Amino acid sequence: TACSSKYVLSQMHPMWQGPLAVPGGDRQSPIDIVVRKSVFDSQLKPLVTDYDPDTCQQIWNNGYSFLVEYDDTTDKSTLKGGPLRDKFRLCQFHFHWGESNAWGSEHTLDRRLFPAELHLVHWNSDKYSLFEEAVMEDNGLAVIGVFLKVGKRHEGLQKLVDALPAIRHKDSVVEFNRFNPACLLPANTDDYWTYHGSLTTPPLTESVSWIVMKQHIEVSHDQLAVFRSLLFTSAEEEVQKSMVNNFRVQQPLRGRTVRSSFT
Ligand SMILES: CC[C@H](C)CCC(=O)Nc1ccc(S(N)(=O)=O)cc1
Ligand SMILES: [Zn+2]
Repeated sequence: TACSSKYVLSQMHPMWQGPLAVPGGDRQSPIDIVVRKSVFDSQLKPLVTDYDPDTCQQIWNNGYSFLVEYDDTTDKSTLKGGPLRDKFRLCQFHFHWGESNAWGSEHTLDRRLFPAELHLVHWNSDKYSLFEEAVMEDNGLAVIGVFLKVGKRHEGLQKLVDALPAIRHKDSVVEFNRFNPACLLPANTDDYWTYHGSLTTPPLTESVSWIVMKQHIEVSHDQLAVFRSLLFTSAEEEVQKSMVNNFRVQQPLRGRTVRSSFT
């Protein structure tokens, strides 16, 4: 699919911090969301997601995270509403996590770190015809961020967890069908923060309307442990490196306002 292109990696940064500063980058992500400084905006609407599980295609290890990819050649799995004026097409979702439950998320809430964070990546199909086009445009993308906490087992996630051993190494792919990512959203999707930011890995393009959910989801310790059993390295490489700590550090706010959909 259009969004299946690999992350553009600069060889200089094996670590997943990516370049600390992007030349002229004044809307980089992730950020720390200072809750009391967010501004309530009554114009913000509830999110409207309409995901078709039949558009789920494959799950693969891209050497940074694992991606579940959707067929984004038609408007079958879409996101609209929230802060968005246009309709956005789901192209993939992935996660970021730590080597321990003490950290792993990319965004933070008043400096609070979560063990992991889910990103559902969408592109503006009203304005563009390809993900690759949208990724270079102001507000070409919309990414929903959901914090994960360790607690009870997430039944919907288990199907995904069971597929991970088959994609342990970088560049491994397996067919993955009939997964509805709506099951990974929290019960309440009306309460969120939103701000203009960027991709959190290279090419770090400043084309993202971020929508960060206030309510987290819970996954079990064992489910998160399977994420950590993935490898950054391909089967050929001698030294195997565990896929952990694949998050970028928080970036300067640079005067941006974070709006909230709730008081
Ligand atoms: C021209 C295509 C270009 C290589 C981009 C490929 C891609 O999809 N990158 C991507 C997507 C989402 C995030 S995040 N972590 O949600 O901000 C980070 C990077
Ligand atoms: Zn991400």
